[in-house]
Amino acid sequence: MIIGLTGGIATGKSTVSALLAARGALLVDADAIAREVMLPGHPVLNAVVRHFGQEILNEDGTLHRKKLGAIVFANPSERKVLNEITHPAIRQEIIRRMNDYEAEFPDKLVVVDIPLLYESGLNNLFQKVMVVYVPEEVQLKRLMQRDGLTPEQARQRLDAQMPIEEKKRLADIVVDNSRDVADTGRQLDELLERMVFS
Ligand SMILES: CC(C)(COP(=O)(O)OP(=O)(O)OC[C@H]1O[C@@H](n2cnc3c(N)ncnc32)[C@H](O)[C@@H]1O)[C@@H](O)C(=O)NCCC(=O)NCCS
Ligand SMILES: Nc1ncnc2c1ncn2[C@@H]1O[C@H](COP(=O)(O)OP(=O)(O)OP(=O)(O)O)[C@@H](O)[C@H]1O
Repeated sequence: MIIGLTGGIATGKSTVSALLAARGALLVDADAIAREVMLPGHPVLNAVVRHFGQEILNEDGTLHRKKLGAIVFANPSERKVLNEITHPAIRQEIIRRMNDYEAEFPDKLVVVDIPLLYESGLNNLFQKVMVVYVPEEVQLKRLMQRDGLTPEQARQRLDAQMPIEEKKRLADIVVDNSRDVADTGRQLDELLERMVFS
């Protein structure tokens, strides 16, 4: 059993992933893979530096994430270039890890957390996709709070993704994370009981 997990930025994918892991699921985390390919020495980071220049690096050669974020979230064509450089390697590693888990643990639920699952057309990899939903005003509030962003910066990041209402419409399973975490946990318990993932 493999499901895709997505949502908008800061709607609670990591929170739901942790709740599912606590209930026995195995996780593949696309954001973690995206960070791995940006480590010093990785060919993907080298290609990113060739395009964006040395100024997106810290002195120790690590990626200055804030600087690159400021460029790509303000500029759709630069974001497209970054996606074209990074996404093939991220996609390949996601598929490798989910296939490995499935082969090694055929009875376990494997949850693959991909923020840009629909935007990148990766929904075809999964029989079922779960969307973690909160209304947009809650999403903006949590995003500004967590990352210390201004309303304008938070709005830019939201505008770089498919609207959460559209993802909700496309979803096979919707988890509403707008109340407290305990409430979200109860929704997951109910879904697991009804075996909706299989
Ligand atoms: C631009 C970068 C350096 C900014 O780093 P930062 O630490 O500020 O953010 P972080 O990586 O934690 O991402 C936070 C969230 O932003 C959103 N996001 C990130 N990259 C993108 C993108 N290219 N397009 C739209 N949304 C994005 C996702 O919802 C993600 O969960 C980083 O996000 C990056 O390397 N992005 C390219 C790879 C990518 O697309 N990752 C997301 C999907 S796997
Ligand atoms: N049910 C909830 N009630 C209140 N706050 C919450 C709830 N769920 C998550 N949060 C908070 O909202 C913020 C976003 O949650 P989380 O980091 O899980 O989102 P995400 O979708 O994984 O984000 P990203 O797209 O950036 O990876 C965090 O600060 C988290 O602590």
